[in-house]
Amino acid sequence: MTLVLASQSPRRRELLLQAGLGRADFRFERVNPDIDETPLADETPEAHVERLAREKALAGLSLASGFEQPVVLGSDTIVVLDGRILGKPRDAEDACAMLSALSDREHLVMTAVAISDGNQTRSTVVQTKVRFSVLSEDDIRLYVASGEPLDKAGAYGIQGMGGAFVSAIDGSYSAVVGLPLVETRALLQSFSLL
Ligand SMILES: Cc1cn([C@H]2C[C@H](O)[C@@H](COP(=O)(O)OP(=O)(O)OP(=O)(O)O)O2)c(=O)[nH]c1=O
Repeated sequence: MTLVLASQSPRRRELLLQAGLGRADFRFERVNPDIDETPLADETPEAHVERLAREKALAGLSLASGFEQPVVLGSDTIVVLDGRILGKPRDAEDACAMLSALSDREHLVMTAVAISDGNQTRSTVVQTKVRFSVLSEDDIRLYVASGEPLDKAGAYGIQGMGGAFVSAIDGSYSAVVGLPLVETRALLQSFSLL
């Protein structure tokens, strides 16, 4: 079997390697970047993030036919504030609006991980509570100018400068960064990949 990571996120790759979850025949493949990440009508945030992780795993499977017995992992992360999904910001202005909404509030980070071997797809959603300190307009402007928020759900990275805005976290740190390691390990074990 070959484990294929269907992700363009360097963070997911690093998290897998850091946790020693790869094997000697571990390969990386890129998922089809054309996946439409628009929520469906009436879709809950939890159902949305799980659907996207499963779609990424299945899109990755179609790219992985060159590998021996591919098993593909896809993942998706969203920030949820008052039931509203905050994905990756469209631009700097959108990033500023997201950060100002998150200031002095608690939000949920939902990360789904899905693994598929073509016969079955198994997935799970991990929810983590994150509390932000008060951010001034200057804090937000300088942070957005650093570029760090632009490719991240909710417009921040807890593993980077954004970590200085987080006053409390209740749940999985690795899930906030993009891949819940305990749950990923359990899914890999269920496919006999560990
Ligand atoms: C909240 C938060 C998100 N993020 C990142 C994780 C995800 O990479 C990103 C959310 O976008 P995703 O669409 O989940 O992932 P991606 O487009 O980066 O990668 P791929 O679909 O190819 O796997 O936000 C952080 O790095 N730190 C954080 O604190």
